[in-house]
Amino acid sequence: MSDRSPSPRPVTQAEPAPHRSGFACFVGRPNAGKSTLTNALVGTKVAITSNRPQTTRHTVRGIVHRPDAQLVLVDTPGLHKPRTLLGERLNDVVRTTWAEVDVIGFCLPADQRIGPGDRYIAKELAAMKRTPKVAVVTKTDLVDSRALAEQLVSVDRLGRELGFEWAEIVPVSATAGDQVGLLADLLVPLLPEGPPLYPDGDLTDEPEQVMVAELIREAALEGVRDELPHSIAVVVEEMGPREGRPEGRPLLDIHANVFIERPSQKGIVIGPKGSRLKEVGTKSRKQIEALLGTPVYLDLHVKVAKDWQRDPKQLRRLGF
Ligand SMILES: Nc1nc2c(ncn2[C@@H]2O[C@H](COP(=O)(O)OP(=O)(O)OP(=O)(O)O)[C@@H](O)[C@H]2O)c(=O)[nH]1
Repeated sequence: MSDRSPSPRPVTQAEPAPHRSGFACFVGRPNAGKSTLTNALVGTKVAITSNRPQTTRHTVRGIVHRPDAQLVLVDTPGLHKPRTLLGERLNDVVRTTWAEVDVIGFCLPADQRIGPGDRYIAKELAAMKRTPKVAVVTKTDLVDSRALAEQLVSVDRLGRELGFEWAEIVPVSATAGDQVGLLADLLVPLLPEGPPLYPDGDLTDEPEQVMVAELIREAALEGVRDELPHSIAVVVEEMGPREGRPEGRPLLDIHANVFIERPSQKGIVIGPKGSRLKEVGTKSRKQIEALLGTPVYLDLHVKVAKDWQRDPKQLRRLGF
């Protein structure tokens, strides 16, 4: 696989393959199977599966540890036609991530024709001249071998049309576990030589705080998505075990702020006499408890961060 240049010194005994480590990201249109594939590669569920943009704004999704390599899977938000500063910022994040990873896996479902959404992403990928691109044809369990063969040919053609060649084209089924190991075997040689980047056993470095914030945001958006599509950001200000609890009965204190853009949105989030906010608290607390496996005391505050989507300083403060 690898095209290492010949060693200048005589090799007297078989040297072990060098350890490799590096970053990969999976891209593709919504529902292409990126999260499921990440989970299958990492072997444990680490990603919160959801279509909402904020859930995919954060970086490390999972780490594949092998004796010969460490593959760090990072995440990017989807590419969108930008309408706000936040949208532009997200697209910049995508391009920067693509430029920084060692290999990009482009996921295309086997059961769907290549469409304009795929072409849009592929065109952007074509501009990343130096990064190797692996086409991953996902969900192969949904099609017969003839349809799969046709899809592989179309994917190959797509690359040629855009003036590049895929480093590999790999069919996989993440749910059936088909060829997932092979995909890892093909990605590893595309990584640079180097020691592990993360300690053994780390599955994700996505801070628990970020996951907690995401759960709260999901709950806060429920039912009011149309009124507040992208206007909510959640920041966990403090999180830690309550002191002085009796042995065996821990309690985790979490203080979080729900940021909205305009004072008029406050009522929507809080609800009559605080009823909605209370529901949001109860609902997300249950999910956080399930995620972290410990009882939680959740303290939520709603704050206005005026026009945070358009203000670079606020965006930075809110973690974008
Ligand atoms: N049959 C089958 N279904 C799959 C496979 N991989 C993913 N799916 C399903 O396809 C749907 C989308 O999968 P995700 O992994 O959430 O896709 P995604 O690309 O991360 O989606 P976004 O988060 O919207 O970008 C889910 O219902 C999965 O269960 C597969 O190998 N076979």
